[in-house]
Amino acid sequence: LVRERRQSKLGLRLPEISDRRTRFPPTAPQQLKNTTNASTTSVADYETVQVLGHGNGGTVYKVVHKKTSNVFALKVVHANSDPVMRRQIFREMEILRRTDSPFVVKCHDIFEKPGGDIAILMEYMDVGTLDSLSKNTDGGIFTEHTLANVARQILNGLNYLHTHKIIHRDIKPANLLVNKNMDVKIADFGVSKIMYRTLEACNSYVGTCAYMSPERFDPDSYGANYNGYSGDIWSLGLTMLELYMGHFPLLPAGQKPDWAALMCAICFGEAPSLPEGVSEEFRSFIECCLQKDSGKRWTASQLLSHPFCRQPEN
Ligand SMILES: Nc1ncnc2c1ncn2[C@@H]1O[C@H](COP(=O)(O)OP(=O)(O)OP(=O)(O)O)[C@@H](O)[C@H]1O
Repeated sequence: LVRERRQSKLGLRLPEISDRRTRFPPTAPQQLKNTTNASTTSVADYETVQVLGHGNGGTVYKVVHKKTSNVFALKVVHANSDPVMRRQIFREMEILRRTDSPFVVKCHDIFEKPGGDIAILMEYMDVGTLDSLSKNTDGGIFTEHTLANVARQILNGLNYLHTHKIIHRDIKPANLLVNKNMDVKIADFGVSKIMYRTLEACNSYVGTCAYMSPERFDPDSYGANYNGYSGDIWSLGLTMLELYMGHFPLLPAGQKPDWAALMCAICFGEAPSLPEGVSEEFRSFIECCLQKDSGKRWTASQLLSHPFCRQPEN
């Protein structure tokens, strides 16, 4: 089950996952009350418009605030059904409550129900994820110029998170939300970690294994003093490459990403070859992100000064 979860969002979902996934009828949010702040709002103040998507532990709805007609996304998780889900949603709630950045999806409210359901009211990102955008447009919109804008925004988000000692641990196209202005925001903090102590060890084996850095498979060989921040940079590099190439870059297009193939490709494989015609700036940016030795990888703040990110926005 753990392996199946890690391999989700590769476009190769194992069929049983959707069968096991808890589904919430569109009426479910109506039962929830806000128990987290002094306001008297409840989920009953919002009308469900449509289902936006399903995660492993719940469902995300598009909702409209009845009085103001403002649109939001409402993520509802049945948190008492599974201790793992419960831990994930509480971690996500804690991080969303702490963060306030234009590059991280904004949480407006959290509603809890004594029975265990939790609903997180978030800003609505009307285009969806970078993964769905890439698939719906056949990857064609991701020119280097667009990718530089995307990379800059994700790096600003990562720089914010890392400065606040938060490691995301699951950066991938399916966890990056987009709106019609091409604003890109980091979402889904279910496996993220807050580093309370500077030298705290970081459990390396969480998140989606396809986007995991070499040191997360093998900390001894690739990451002395592994602390996790640089793992997010590896995942960003792979995400950029995937958007540019239109398929997961470490395996031939169409190859089933089983764990052994991924581990070999990530730890022992050559760096993926970029197509002819790629600019030196983009090639160098990818190299700075995909250094196998985590100590040689650039930080988010360094990458923001990389020539690839410093090209003019328009
Ligand atoms: N704020 C939002 N605005 C618009 N759509 C959203 C928003 N948040 C989530 N979605 C949509 O809902 C889907 C499910 O999101 P959710 O965070 O529950 O799960 P996930 O990231 O897909 O999976 P998991 O949490 O299991 O890793 C997303 O893939 C996205 O399409």
